This record gives sequence, C-alpha cells and structure tokens, in this order.
Amino acid sequence: MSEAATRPSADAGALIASLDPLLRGWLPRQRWFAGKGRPVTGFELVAATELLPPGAELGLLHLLVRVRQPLLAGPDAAAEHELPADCYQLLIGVRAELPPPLAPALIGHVTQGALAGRTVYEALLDPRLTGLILERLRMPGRLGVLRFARAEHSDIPPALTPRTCGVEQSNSSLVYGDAFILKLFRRVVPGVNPDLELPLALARQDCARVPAPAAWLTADGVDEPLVLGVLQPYVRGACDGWELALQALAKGEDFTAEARALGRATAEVHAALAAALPTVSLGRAQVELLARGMTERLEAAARAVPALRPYEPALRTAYQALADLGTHSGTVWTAQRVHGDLHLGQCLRAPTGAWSLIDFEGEPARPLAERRMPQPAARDVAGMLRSFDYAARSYRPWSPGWADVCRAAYCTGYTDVSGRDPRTEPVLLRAHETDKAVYEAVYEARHRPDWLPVPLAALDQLAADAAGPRRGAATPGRPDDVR
Ligand SMILES: Nc1ncnc2c1ncn2[C@@H]1O[C@H](COP(=O)(O)OP(=O)(O)O)[C@@H](O)[C@H]1O
Ligand SMILES: O=P(O)(O)O[C@H]1O[C@H](CO)[C@@H](O[C@H]2O[C@H](CO)[C@@H](O)[C@H](O)[C@H]2O)[C@H](O)[C@H]1O
Repeated sequence: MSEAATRPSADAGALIASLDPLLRGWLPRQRWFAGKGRPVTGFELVAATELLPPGAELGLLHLLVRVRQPLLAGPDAAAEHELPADCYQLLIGVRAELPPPLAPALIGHVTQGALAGRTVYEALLDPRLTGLILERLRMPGRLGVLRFARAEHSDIPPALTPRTCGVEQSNSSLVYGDAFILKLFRRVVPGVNPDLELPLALARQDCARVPAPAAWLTADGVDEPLVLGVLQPYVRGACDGWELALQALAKGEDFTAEARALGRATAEVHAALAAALPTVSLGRAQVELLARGMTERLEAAARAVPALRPYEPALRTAYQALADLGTHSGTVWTAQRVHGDLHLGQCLRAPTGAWSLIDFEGEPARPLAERRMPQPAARDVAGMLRSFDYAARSYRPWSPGWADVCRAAYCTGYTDVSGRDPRTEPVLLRAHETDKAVYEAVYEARHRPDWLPVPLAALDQLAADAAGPRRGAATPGRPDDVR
C-alpha cells in the first residue's frame, strides 16, 4: 500500500482478509479486548496507514478495525456500546522472521495477499517500532488519516529509549526514557475523548495535579474523528495509591495522612475543572433524570449479575431518596465535569509526596456522551470512598476500621480545599456510592469474578443502611456517617 491507499480500498480489503484468521485467534486473548466472552465473527477495516512501509526487513502498519461480535446475554448486556461493532486500534509489525526476543509478540504468519510469507506481530513490543512512533509525535503533521499534534512549548527530546508499561490495563502504554508515557487507546469511540480533553483543560488552568498532554494522535477523515493516543510527562518513581494503601495495610500503618492529601488533590482538580469547563445547576427534572439513570443501571446490572438481585429493591430506595430530595425539598446541586472513574489506582504519588490524578477516560463501558456530561462532584468522591473499602476488604483479616478512618480523612482533605464537606450531602453521596458499587459488581463479574464479593459486601451494607441506619452508626446527615 502507498500512502494514498490509507483509506479502505481493494488493497486494504485484501489486507484485512489476509489478517482475519490470525486476528481472530489473537485479539480475544488481549487484556484490553473489551468483547471477551462473545465470539468474533469478522473484521471490517476502517483505515490502514503505513507508518513504515513493509520493506524487505521491517514494516509498521496502523490499523483501525471494526470487530463484529453478536450481543449475548450475561454481564456484557449491561455494557451496551454506541457502535454496532467496536473499533480497535492495532499496531502491527511486519518482518520476514521474528527475532527470539520478540517471540511473545507473535500474531501469526500470513499465508495470502501482499504480505504472504511475512510474520505479523504486536508492534508495541518492538523498540525499533515504538521509537518510530515517538519520532512521528515529535513532528506534527498528517499521514493518511492520522494526525500528529504537539502542545505549544512542549519539549520532547529525540531518541528516548522506549519500553512497554508492564501493568495490565484497558489500553496500552509506552514509557520513553522515563520522561514521557504514551497511552494508546485500544477500543476507540468517535468523538472527543475526555482523557485528552480534560488534561488539556486542566493544563490551561495550570493545574499541577494532572500531567499536561505534550503530544497526541488523532484520526480524521474516518466516519467521525477519533482520539488514538496521548503523550504525557512520566511521573518518575511514582507509586499508585492502590499499591501504597495495600502496603500500609500489610504493615499495619496509618494511611489517613495520604487519604487526606488525596482528598485535597481531588478538590483541587474539581475546582480547576469547574473553572475550565461549563457547570450546570441540577433542577428537579435533572435530579430525577440522574436518579432514573442510576435505577436503570441497577436494573440492567441485576439482569446481568444474578447475585445483585436480592439487593435490588433496597438499593432502589437510595435512588428514590435522591429523586425525592430534588423534587420536594427544592435542593439544587451543581454538576460539573469530573474524572468519572476515580479510584486509588488512578492516583500517583511522586517521590516528593505530591499526588497526581491520571486516566480521565471515565468508565470505559459507558457511552462517551454520558461520560462527558457534567455530574455532581460527589461521583468522584464516592469512587474514592469505595476504593478505601476495596483496599480494606482485599486485605486479610478484613479491617473495616482502616477504611472508616481513611474515608473520613479523605472527606476532610476534600473539605480543606473546597470548603464543602461531601458528608453533609449524605443522600447524594449514598446514591453515588451505590451506583459505583453496582458498576463494580458488573465490572468484577465480567473481568475478575473472584473479586465480585468485594462490591457485593458493600451493596449488602448499603442495602441494609437504606432499610434503616445500622446500629451504632451516625444518623444520616451527620458528617461521620461516611464509612
Ligand atoms: N503520567 C504518568 N506517570 C507515571 N506513570 C503513569 C502515568 N500515566 C499512567 N501511568 C502508569 O500507567 C498505568 C496505566 O495508565 P492508565 O491511564 O490508568 O491506563 P488505562 O486506562 O489503560 O488503565 C497507570 O496505572 C500507571 O501505573
Ligand atoms: O482499568 P481502569 O483504571 O480504567 O478501571 C477499571 O478497573 C479497576 C480495577 O483495576 C476497577 O477498580 C476497582 O478495583 C480497584 C482495585 O483493583 C479499586 O481500587 C476500585 O475502587 C474498584 O472500583 C475500576 O472500577 C474499573 O473501571
């Protein structure tokens, strides 16, 4: 293919036909493949771009591929996507033969078409090819449907040594010289990706809590624009909040100072987001809509995860209480852009002790339009409160007291900066915490069934609280009712 043949063409059609049998076997095994549990019935090429034309020795193809899969019942049914077929970003290396260190990258040997006789493989495991991707990002411009952009004043040195980021994740990341990290989105959805939009908005506010995008990769000229990757400064020597929380639990150490610092960091990011992007007042109709959305997610989740069904009637009352408050008391909440999937794993602590927040994509299974809607800041607060509970419950013996004090310290830190204590809105907070735990139950049923008891235990407690406050617990509305 030449550069002119970067849109689907007869050549490109032949290319995908030749890769089809190999991708069918390889794709479902990838951690980031969102369609697990449903058979792959075919591929449709959206765009193919040669980042390095496959010459005699080496080639690099950038593919956007729609994966056809039937919708089945089960946990997936709660996670409808807005596209008829999910679109994935693939970076395919092409060689005559794979050198032994690249053996784990193998996708397969092509037997037909222009690449017949060649070996194709996961390009992100090949430093020669990932180095080339960074060089492209350093030079703004277009290649086929791909557009490489760079932030003004960003300084990206050449020839930084690339390595893959070892963690299991929903996307794929590459670290360059411990100076930058490039996140390449795997399942890509049309429209503005909040993982680029929000960090750019925060950078405009000089918010130091979020690494500012240095360069990014998008596609246009396809059906709708797509955000494909974001390069950000790498927080060297950082440890994420989840690891730190587990270490503290293992050593029997207090984590409340960190929890309070995290509360402050969250409030700073919320303030910067509220300053950068529109906020709205949630009147009666909007609160009803919010509560209805939560109820519908609960219903869908209960259809998909049978273990949720016994709690459904009691959990509904948490949402009803939210709707009632909005309707009858005239309470008006403010909604703003939020992180959307905040948990301890999304918080990085630098060796200096400073916390950064990352991964503003929101809950990946939710439609993009929903993820980009202004929401009460309580949504992120609830995500973090759930995360302290997760950490405490994942450690044996379970130490509920550890979670209680962290949750309270987090809220105190949030109040330090915002002047608003999230605990003074217990109905709003409880509804969001319930909604988050319901999401987690679906997430765990789908990805990590062994972890399902963690959100279920929380839902059990939330359902009991909805029926009446637990004995010895503070009255709802009192600041210490957060646990
Ligand atoms: N700016 C950064 N500095 C250091 N490490 C980072 C940075 N951004 C991400 N990471 C690391 O990469 C991992 C995955 O990043 P994340 O944005 O959460 O991807 P995903 O959406 O695929 O989960 C994080 O858990 C963290 O370990
Ligand atoms: O991969 P993402 O960061 O986009 O988030 C997804 O995976 C998370 C698990 O890796 C999941 O988080 C849940 O488990 C965490 C512990 O592993 C816990 O700290 C979180 O509180 C809990 O929600 C997240 O929900 C999911 O979207």
